[in-house]
Amino acid sequence: MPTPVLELADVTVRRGATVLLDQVTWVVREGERWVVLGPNGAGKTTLLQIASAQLFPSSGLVGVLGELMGTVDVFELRPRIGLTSAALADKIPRQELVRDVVVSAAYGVTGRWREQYDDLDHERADDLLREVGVAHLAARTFGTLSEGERKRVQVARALMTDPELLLLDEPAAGLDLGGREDLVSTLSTLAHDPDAPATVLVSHHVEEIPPGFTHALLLKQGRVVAEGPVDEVLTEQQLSATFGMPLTLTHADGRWAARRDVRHR
Ligand SMILES: Nc1ncnc2c1ncn2[C@@H]1O[C@H](COP(=O)(O)OP(=O)(O)OP(=O)(O)O)[C@@H](O)[C@H]1O
Repeated sequence: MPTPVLELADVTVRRGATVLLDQVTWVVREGERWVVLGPNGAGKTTLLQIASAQLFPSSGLVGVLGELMGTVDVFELRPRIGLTSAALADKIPRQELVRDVVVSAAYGVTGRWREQYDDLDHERADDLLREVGVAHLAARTFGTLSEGERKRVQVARALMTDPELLLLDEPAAGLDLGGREDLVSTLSTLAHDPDAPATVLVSHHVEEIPPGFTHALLLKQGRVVAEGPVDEVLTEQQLSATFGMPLTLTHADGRWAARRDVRHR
């Protein structure tokens, strides 16, 4: 069986009387591509904060890339993890050149300052921008890009350090239909690349699951409703339980779609 890159055992996160994550047990292994689905407030971002070594649980054990959280220097661990999130995107200066947005990830900074980058870093940044389909934007400033273009630049940035674990928090949020489809196709290409890192994608929508994703975790009110191979987890019954309404679910040409089941209205 492939090596685990992320292991959560009975992980609970509390803030005062509120339970954000409730005894979550989950293992992600090398080569796997996971989607984490759940309604607003389910705890998805909290789960990614744990997975990216940004947050310690109130109780339970977390293993990231073979290291037990609490016994390891998180500043050594974080560069081995690629992360995209709205919070990180907000930190990218709008006047920054796209190529520099990507290359500066190698140094763990946002905003090019006084770092010296070598030619190899620039070549790698250009390769990654090509991989996500925005090579032609390398010399533009980040602030001039469309939301969809920005999302793809963020994926390239997250891949710059050659991470062993890639975490994408709602990368399709705010995209129009074309932007979403472009991103889904980029992520699908990545999912099929055997050299790509183990990936976890957080989303609200089954329509955003890229073909090639292998596993799913359904989260509701901080609890795991179901987790495992995507075909076993994504059933009408389990999705309806997760989102708290009767849903019909279709799967065609590798893509999923869900809508309210009108027969139950
Ligand atoms: N410091 C805090 N104190 C109390 N409750 C909190 C705190 N931080 C987060 N929460 C709550 O924890 C729950 C889970 O938040 P989280 O951001 O992980 O959910 P999410 O699934 O990512 O939601 P969304 O889909 O809306 O982004 C939410 O109900 C949120 O209001």
